[in-house]
Amino acid sequence: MLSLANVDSFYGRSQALHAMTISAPRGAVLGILGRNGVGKTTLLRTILGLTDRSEGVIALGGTPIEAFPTHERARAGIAYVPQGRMIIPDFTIRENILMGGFAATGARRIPDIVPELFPYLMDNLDRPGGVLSGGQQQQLAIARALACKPKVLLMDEPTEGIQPNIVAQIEDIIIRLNTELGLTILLVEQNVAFVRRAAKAFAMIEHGTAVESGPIDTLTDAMVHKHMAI
Ligand SMILES: Nc1ncnc2c1ncn2[C@@H]1O[C@H](COP(=O)(O)OP(=O)(O)OP(=O)(O)O)[C@@H](O)[C@H]1O
Repeated sequence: MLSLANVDSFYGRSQALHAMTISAPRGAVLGILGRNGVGKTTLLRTILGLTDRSEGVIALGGTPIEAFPTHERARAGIAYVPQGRMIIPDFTIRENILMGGFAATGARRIPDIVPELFPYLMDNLDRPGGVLSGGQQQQLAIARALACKPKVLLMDEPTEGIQPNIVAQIEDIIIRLNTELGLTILLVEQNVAFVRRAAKAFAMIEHGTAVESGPIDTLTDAMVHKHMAI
């Protein structure tokens, strides 16, 4: 469904991805693992065309998209839930959500799934995004991504910095997005236990390349220790 073949990616002259080759099957969660600074965020940004330059093939449903500008990649069905959530604090919850759809498709409607998944957001549409807790802002970032009507969600550390008692709710929503809405999800996560629960496949990243990958049941503790221990 979404695949990268031999993708190099650059910030200026600095190369951050080296021959990155990964594949997320349609309707599956692909867990992206690795230490800080190995290129996981850069991988997601490269899929969206947000680094300075990339080479290699990026394909969505068999169609090469690497020549598309970012807004066309969004229109083709790729949405982003960035690290740190990037909510606009002075915009209302409604405006933050609609911004996602407007950017991708011009839609000015809150998607039907949002009230079901995020009743709190629907009850507080006119409040500013900035008053929300970390967990609620993560919900808002997901709702904003859903407004793009995506086929694929790129999620960068969605449980990072969220109160431990709320993490399970966010995890549950991510699993529902996959199992109930059938979304393909690239999930960058440090929480290996959650990745084991949610993902069908994994890719372990070191130095901007995938050094291990396969079905999730082939992810061993030894791999986790080797590539993720500090
Ligand atoms: N805007 C940028 N300009 C130049 N170099 C960058 C930029 N963003 C990231 N890098 C470099 O690219 C490499 C990969 O960083 P990246 O943020 O993708 O890693 P990461 O695995 O997502 O780490 P983290 O878990 O800390 O977010 C690092 O060496 C980083 O310094």
